[in-house]
Amino acid sequence: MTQDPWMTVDYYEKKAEEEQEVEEAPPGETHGADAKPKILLMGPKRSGKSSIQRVVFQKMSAHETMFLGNTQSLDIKYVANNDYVQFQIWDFPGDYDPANDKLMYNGEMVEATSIFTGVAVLVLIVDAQEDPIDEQLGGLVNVVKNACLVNPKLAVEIFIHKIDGDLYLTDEPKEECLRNVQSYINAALSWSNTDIRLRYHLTSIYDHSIFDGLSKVVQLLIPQLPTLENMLNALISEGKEPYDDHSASIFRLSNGTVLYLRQVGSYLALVCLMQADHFNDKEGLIEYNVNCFKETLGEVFRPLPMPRPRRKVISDVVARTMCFPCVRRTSHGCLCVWTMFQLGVRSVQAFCLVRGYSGVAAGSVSVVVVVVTLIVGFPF
Ligand SMILES: Nc1nc2c(ncn2[C@@H]2O[C@H](COP(=O)(O)OP(=O)(O)OP(=O)(O)O)[C@@H](O)[C@H]2O)c(=O)[nH]1
Repeated sequence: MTQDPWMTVDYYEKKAEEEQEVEEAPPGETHGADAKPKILLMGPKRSGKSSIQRVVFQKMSAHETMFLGNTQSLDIKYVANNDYVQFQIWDFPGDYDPANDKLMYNGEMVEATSIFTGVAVLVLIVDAQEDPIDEQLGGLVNVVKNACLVNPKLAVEIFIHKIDGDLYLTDEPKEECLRNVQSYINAALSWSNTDIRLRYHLTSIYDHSIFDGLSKVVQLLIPQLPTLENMLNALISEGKEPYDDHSASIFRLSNGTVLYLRQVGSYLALVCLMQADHFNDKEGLIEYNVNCFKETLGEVFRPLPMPRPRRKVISDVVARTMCFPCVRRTSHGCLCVWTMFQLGVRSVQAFCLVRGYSGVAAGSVSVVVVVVTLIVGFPF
């Protein structure tokens, strides 16, 4: 029996709905004074706008996006994962042109001017796998011009998207693509006196780059961000180390147990699960036991001194060392150079100037050097 391909599409779309963490935006709350800040996703058809939204905010796997259909009308979703950062994502139909196209949402007409007002970031998606890439950019530049007429303070982020696959295996083609897009858009916008905030990101849903890019976009919607950064910097600069030997975390779980985490090394934590009765009022005892554990742990991992039998050292050195004496006659006498190779590792040279050349002198110094090497061991 052959499988109906539309069944597959339905299956994935239904699954995506089930996994949805974001909410459908309620009608009437999408714009206006109290509306949440907006992320506007615009770009050519099939450039990946809906995929980005689904992968980042709805936990859809990148491969499942292959079954997404075309976006026919405006799709608005609310993202409210916590009390502090809440925003809406507007996913536009492909090739939407605010100057000429009509846009509907929930049966109501959306005025083109209302799209760009308020706190908003315009994210333009460029399909990096579409050749030639320039053909998409004319339309995007027009969108930027229209948007900036309505809201000259609008932040514009360009996602050079689908920067993956055989075309972009190395950094060189990625950088070349970025340069082409940048030079085209900068040249096309050079007429404008407005202070457009343009940033470029290379993104793909098949790696972390799309999360990096959208995270930078979301940060633009948080006016408190500089204050938060200052607070965090102040917290860290209070002490040299954010954690010390006494750092611990205690979680009282609802099943009557306590989860106790304690630092025992730079990258190592001791995690204990204990009955709350055993934990209460016994912090001194627990502290003592943890310290004993830490000390013993140190003992267990302390490197043991290596026993080195002298005979073994000597035979090793002999096996690995080759000594090449080389004699040069100079005006002051005779320069003897002993080059000792520790095979495959390093070489060391010993120099000795012997007054008045004498084969016996050179030979005896040579013997001394070899004997010293054997007794003391090779110096490296
Ligand atoms: N290789 C690759 N393909 C992607 C990437 N992102 C999206 N795609 C694919 O691009 C195709 C179109 O994705 P959509 O998200 O439907 O594109 P769209 O821009 O919303 O399309 P319209 O609704 O027609 O405007 C799908 O087959 C996705 O799997 C990406 O980063 N890399």
